[in-house]
Amino acid sequence: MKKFMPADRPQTEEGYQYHIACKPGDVARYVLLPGDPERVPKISSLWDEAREIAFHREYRTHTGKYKGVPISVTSTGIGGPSTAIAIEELAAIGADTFIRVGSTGAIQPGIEIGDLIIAKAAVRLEGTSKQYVRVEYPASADIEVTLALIEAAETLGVKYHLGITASTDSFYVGQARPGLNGYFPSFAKNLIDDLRQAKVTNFEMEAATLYTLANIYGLRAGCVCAVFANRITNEFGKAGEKEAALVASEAVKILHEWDEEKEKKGKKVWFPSLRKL
Ligand SMILES: O=P(O)(O)O[C@H]1O[C@H](CO)[C@@H](O)[C@H]1O
Ligand SMILES: O=c1cc[nH]c(=O)[nH]1
Repeated sequence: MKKFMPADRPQTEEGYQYHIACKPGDVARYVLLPGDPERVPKISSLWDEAREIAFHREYRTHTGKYKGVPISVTSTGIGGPSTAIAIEELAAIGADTFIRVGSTGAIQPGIEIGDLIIAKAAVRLEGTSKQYVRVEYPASADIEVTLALIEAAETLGVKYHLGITASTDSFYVGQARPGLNGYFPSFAKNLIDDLRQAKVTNFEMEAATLYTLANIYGLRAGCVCAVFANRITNEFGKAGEKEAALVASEAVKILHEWDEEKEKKGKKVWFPSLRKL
């Protein structure tokens, strides 16, 4: 049995992290983050090569190459608490760029089942980020990662919307779905309408934690989700998962190119005219 020490950062002598069961060298700097462990092999099957590194609790990790670029995918499980653990432990072993590849429920008109939503920011309706930093702190996506996701979706010809996600701790009442036996408090009744007026596009459960922690730690994060639920028409369908995985993988290839350009030109941030400098 592996021995984990110390109590405030449990890991083995080789650096195996307590929850994700990975050690330094096991993951690439670019890591895709689906919630569902079953999405991990679906994503890595789109790459040139991949191997399973670990599968412990909700955390399943594959590492490989996409178009020659080293890439990993780790499932986060559902919600902020398990997502924060994934980020803490993946960053501790060398990852610095994260793309959530999720599913979501759309609340604006004109967004269809199977469309993608790229989130430029997240409303912090969850609780985990509040255990890290005050509520006024922004859950904003990294601009390079967001731009790379847009570039990837455009290049691949995939339908997407750029929006603001609301990340909740509850799939049912917290996303304005009546609970058991019709439980539906007044604050839930107005939730979708209030968020819609504020141009929020969708609900999911992890982006706010990811973005908040990434900003605090100086990591890069973005998010692309496939629309499974239309909360206006009340339709539900598991479509767009493959497109989201392809867009996220292609975004990693783009980010890798931009990171090389930055390094060559001695710049900290990528910007469109950098190529001409
Ligand atoms: O499909 P994933 O990535 O798990 O994302 C969404 O699906 C789950 C709820 O069904 C939540 O995790 C939500 O954020
Ligand atoms: O409606 C939805 C669909 C997927 N994931 C969510 O969190 N909400």
